[in-house]
Amino acid sequence: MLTIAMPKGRIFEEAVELLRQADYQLPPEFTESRKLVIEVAEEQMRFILAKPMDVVTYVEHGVADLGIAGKDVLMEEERDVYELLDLQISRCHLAVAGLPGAKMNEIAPRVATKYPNVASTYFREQGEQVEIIRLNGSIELAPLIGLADRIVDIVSTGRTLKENGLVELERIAEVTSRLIVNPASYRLNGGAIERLVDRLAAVIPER
Ligand SMILES: Nc1ncnc2c1ncn2[C@@H]1O[C@H](COP(=O)(O)OP(=O)(O)OP(=O)(O)O)[C@@H](O)[C@H]1O
Ligand SMILES: O=P(O)(O)OC[C@H]1O[C@H](OP(=O)(O)OP(=O)(O)O)[C@H](O)[C@@H]1O
Repeated sequence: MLTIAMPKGRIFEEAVELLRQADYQLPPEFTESRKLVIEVAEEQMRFILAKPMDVVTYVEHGVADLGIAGKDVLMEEERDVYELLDLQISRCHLAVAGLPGAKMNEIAPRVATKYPNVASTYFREQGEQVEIIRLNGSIELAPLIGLADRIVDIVSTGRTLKENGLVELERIAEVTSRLIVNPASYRLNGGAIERLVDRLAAVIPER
């Protein structure tokens, strides 16, 4: 039996749809219940429903063989997991944004983000020294109320930036969700995992 860590939240429905397209018979309780562990005996699969940022932790520790995680999370967490497949779902990108025309504070530039590692690597590579302020959400608030000069955050439609009077300044990375695996599980269950990869690969939308 394979254990798969699924991210609750916006990736979940698209991931379930992809599994169903690949002809996995997932019961209605999958999308309707509050259960966090769902076993699908007919498919020899067990799903655990986790916070998106925690999926990599379950997979790295081997309590889940596989998981689905956004590239943003994989870049931020840099855990010991393999990326098997780009599922091409939950497409968005990571970007630097700020108020139009607002310059970085020259003495103490500050960047607010939910992705401190991604942000500090990015600004270091640009040769800019900045203070990173970690927030857990509503990142767009930070420049509006003077907490930070810039933000590093996910942009999808661009609506959140627009409605808050912010502009995208630099694009950092493209983001889609990926199928990840625990390296030891992969060695142990290679056959079953490859079959799952093949079935998913066959239904992944073309870019
Ligand atoms: N606006 C968006 N459009 C498309 N995909 C997004 C968007 N925002 C985030 N994502 C992708 O979906 C993943 C999960 O996002 P989601 O908003 O469900 O959870 P979260 O708010 O990051 O987590 P938490 O529940 O811990 O606050 C992200 O890691 C990213 O890959
Ligand atoms: O470009 P858009 O389509 O507007 O999407 C981008 C927004 O979506 C995410 O926020 P989320 O809805 O997860 O809320 P959060 O602020 O709690 O992270 C992200 O952090 C942006 O704020």
